[in-house]
Amino acid sequence: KKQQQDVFEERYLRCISILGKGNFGSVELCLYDPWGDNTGDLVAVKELQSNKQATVADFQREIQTISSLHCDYIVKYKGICYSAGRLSTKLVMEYLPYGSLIGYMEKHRQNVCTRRLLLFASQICKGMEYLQSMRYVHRDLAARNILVASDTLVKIADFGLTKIIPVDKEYYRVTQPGESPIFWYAPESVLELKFSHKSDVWSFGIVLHELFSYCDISRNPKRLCIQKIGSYVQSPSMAIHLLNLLKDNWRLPMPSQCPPKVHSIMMQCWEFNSEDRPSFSSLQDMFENSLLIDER
Ligand SMILES: C[C@H](Nc1nc(-c2c[nH]c3ncc(Cl)cc23)ncc1F)C(=O)NCC(F)(F)F
Repeated sequence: KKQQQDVFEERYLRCISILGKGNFGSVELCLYDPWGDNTGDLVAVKELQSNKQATVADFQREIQTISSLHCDYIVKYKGICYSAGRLSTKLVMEYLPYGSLIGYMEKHRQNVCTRRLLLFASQICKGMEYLQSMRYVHRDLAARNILVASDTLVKIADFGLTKIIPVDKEYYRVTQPGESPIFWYAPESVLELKFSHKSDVWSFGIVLHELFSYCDISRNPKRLCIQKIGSYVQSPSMAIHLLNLLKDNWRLPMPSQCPPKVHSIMMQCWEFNSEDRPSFSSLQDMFENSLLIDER
């Protein structure tokens, strides 16, 4: 049953700009202004891009997922809007004015210190710990899917690929790869399309690398992997090349000015065997242990 405050009336929803295009939906910045005097709230509204391969069912699942999450480190669900004309539902979320982590880092890179990077990392870790407690696997954890709420708060967003781990299993196996961001994927996800909390931990290690590279486009995971593999390689065999590199223990190079202890955390997240990777709760302890912050 939808609680009353969940439903937004389309006639009061005024589109201001397009924020971006996600896995299979676009997100618009809207003003929800029932009084018609511009005293309303800014909201982020996601709607299904009909031409994409994802189905209405996927979008319904995304709405179901995000509306069940209540955590300071996860973008807040506000409600839904039934757009009568287009027979499709829109997802209404809180609008975070600082935008995505990538854009924020491009703009504020100069005055983001190591302590703040570690604060952001521990917040993402707390959000992932909560997600795991709900038996959700995000499957698309990447800096592009982290939003900045303020100079001292980031939140996980985009639950379009999120799945629930069945009670009797430790992992979720997807049937078709889709447009998979393989450079953020754990080996078992690339090879067997298996996703678990431990494959999210691998992706968290990649996000750590992005954070400590200040989301520098010239050193982003995809570019560094393709540089290593060779840009002549086309996509299906790209996955095989990447897998062989990982088997030979190649990993993303340590970002410059990255504290050695942070690099060691990344390497733990990138253990080839999923059971050798730390859990989000033990990662949380590593970040809480403030010694890590000051030692360079
Ligand atoms: C497709 C949408 N893309 C973008 N969204 C925003 C944005 C700013 N402020 C926002 N506040 C709430 C939301 Cl849901 C998005 C934004 N900015 C740039 C984008 F390209 C998106 O959802 N991206 C995933 C994630 F949200 F994690 F960044």
